[in-house]
Amino acid sequence: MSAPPILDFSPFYGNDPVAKVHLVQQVKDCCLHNGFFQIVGHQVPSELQTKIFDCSKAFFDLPVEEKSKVSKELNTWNRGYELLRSQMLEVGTSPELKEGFYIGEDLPTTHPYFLEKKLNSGPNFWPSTLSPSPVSAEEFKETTTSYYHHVVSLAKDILKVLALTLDLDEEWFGEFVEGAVATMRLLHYPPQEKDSDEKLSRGIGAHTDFGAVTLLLQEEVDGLQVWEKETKQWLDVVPTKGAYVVNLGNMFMRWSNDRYISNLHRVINKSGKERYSIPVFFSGNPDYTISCLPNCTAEGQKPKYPPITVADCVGGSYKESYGRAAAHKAEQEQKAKGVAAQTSVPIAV
Ligand SMILES: O=C(O)CCC(=O)C(=O)O
Ligand SMILES: [Fe+2]
Repeated sequence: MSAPPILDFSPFYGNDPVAKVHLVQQVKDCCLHNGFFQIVGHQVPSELQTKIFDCSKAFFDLPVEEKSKVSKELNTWNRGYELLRSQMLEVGTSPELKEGFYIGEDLPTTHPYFLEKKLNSGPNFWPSTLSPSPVSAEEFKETTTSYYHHVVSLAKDILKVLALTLDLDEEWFGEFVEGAVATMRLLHYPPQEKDSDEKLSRGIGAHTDFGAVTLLLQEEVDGLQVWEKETKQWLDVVPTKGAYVVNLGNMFMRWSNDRYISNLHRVINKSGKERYSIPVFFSGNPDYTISCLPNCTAEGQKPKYPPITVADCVGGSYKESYGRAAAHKAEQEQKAKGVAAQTSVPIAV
């Protein structure tokens, strides 16, 4: 297989049962293979996709002092601006050459998810100006919010198709998607230096995603690569205008008893151009308990994993990743003092 196949999702919205069965089979094959596929024929308006990239560029073009006014360091629920080189997902590489802006469902501080600190829920942080760009602060907020809701809705449709791939009722994930938490990141990857070390330079290091499904929109500049374990190669995911790259996260893999795959991917921007992308991570209802999905164990076999809430499963992955990042930092500090370094392990977002 080459890079994730591009599937036409429109039969999901149409009246042709044969075409829909074909789509379900294609999605199933991808889930079993490496958990990645791309879709066109969805219902996210292309003008909205264009508009959100205009907003994203307008924001990242701001001086760093302006962007830092909405820094995610100013809140504890992961909203707002993340500086260049803040993350390092692949131990043994350099801090990542990307900056981001986090948006989620705009929940008030009185909401139970906020009060109970569920999966970084809470109010969004908005820039007060995008001047000198023609995008107004209000337009930025409206466009990103509208886009977020369209993609969350598409994620729910994809979950309906995933239910069908497992021979379940289309509505099987209904309770799981009700009151779902999802996080969107506007991402900007500046080009890496021409002479930078291939082994060290990353836009985003090799990782797997944490939640149920991720829906990623890339602009025209490439750089995303997906791991192909059979051939031990990184495959380029060449951007297709308007297409979503969809991948399953670690929680879905666990939920399916490892039948479906959450696969490694990374970004290296060797294009010499600015790269923009927008992933939306769909986690689900934090209070929902996932226990091995039907049709995911062999006859007479027990599930590999005990039931767990979405909040504990996705939240646990976050804690683990921060723990490893902290451990790595400590290791670097030790190394600076002359102590030998440990081996490298890819970790997840
Ligand atoms: O920017 C991309 O193409 C990939 C981003 C990604 O993998 C992530 O944010 O988890
Ligand atoms: Fe990812």
